[in-house]
Amino acid sequence: MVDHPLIAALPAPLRDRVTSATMKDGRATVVLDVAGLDPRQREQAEAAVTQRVGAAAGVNEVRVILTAERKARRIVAVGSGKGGVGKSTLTANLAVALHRMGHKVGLVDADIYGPSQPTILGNQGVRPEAREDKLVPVASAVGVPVLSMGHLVKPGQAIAWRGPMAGNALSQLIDAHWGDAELLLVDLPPGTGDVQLTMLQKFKPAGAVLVSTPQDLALIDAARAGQLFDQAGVPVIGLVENMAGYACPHCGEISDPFGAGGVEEAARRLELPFLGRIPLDLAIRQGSDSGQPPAAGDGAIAEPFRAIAAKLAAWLAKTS
Ligand SMILES: Nc1ncnc2c1ncn2[C@@H]1O[C@H](COP(=O)(O)OP(=O)(O)OP(=O)(O)O)[C@@H](O)[C@H]1O
Repeated sequence: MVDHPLIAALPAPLRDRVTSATMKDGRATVVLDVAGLDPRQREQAEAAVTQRVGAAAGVNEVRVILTAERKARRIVAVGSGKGGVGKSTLTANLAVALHRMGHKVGLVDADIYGPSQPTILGNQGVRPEAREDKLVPVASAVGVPVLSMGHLVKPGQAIAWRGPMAGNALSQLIDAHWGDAELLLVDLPPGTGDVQLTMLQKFKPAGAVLVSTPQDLALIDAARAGQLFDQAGVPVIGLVENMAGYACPHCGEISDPFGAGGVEEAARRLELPFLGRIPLDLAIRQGSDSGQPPAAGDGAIAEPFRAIAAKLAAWLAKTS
């Protein structure tokens, strides 16, 4: 951080962005890092520096130089072969876990036919603003900004998108004012249709995470979804098994309503990494229904999400 009397009058968030401040013959030169600010915020920041520094003793002229050294933003898609396997739950909790690990992450709910992220992240009913023809993501109490079709249509309103329209809707969610987010997690619609293809072709995610239950049918569908990513040249980062091992809330006995270990086995067969297993736990459903994703808490139920998030972060670091 730069410490110079010239910038003493700036508000702290702006002062933190100053990377150099010099003064010569009454002329102040201030270099400002505006990474992550949208055009309007940049203008405001520049105007504030010009005015406040210009008011300092002995300053006749102010030059403000704007720089932005932001790292390129990467996209990770979370997909599943079929619906209801917990893809949205996993995406939200991974985003929260990554945020808590210090990553700058945003969440796109591309499940435009059945958007559930506003419910999971507890910001349903909030309308995103638009600025310069682009949407501004909606903040959430768990620190992850999110954009979802659920924020744009009335709750319960049926959406009957046709292919191209769906693709456009998705583009608006991704091509938004994501500020300093370095990673976008995209909750894809289930299956292997047009929307998924548009997404993969147009936005070229760095990689994809596939989620499945241990059931045979879900596994076969997951394998099909894997082929979709393969065709599009998007590497599959790994497979996640959800709803494995049910701990009875009364006696604590673990049972496996959908079987267990099947996804790990399938990952081995498909020669894909296995990222981890999330148990079937009532607390996960209750948390998701009430806008409190379990990864935001410190209970044991946050742990499997954290462990998978750590593997995802390691993959991203390795491939950056
Ligand atoms: N591990 C889990 N334990 C208990 N409930 C879970 C678990 N994972 C998901 N659920 C619950 O299962 C339901 C379906 O999950 P979710 O909406 O995440 O699935 P999905 O694959 O995104 O479905 P869709 O694609 O149809 O939206 C939700 O009610 C969710 O709370």
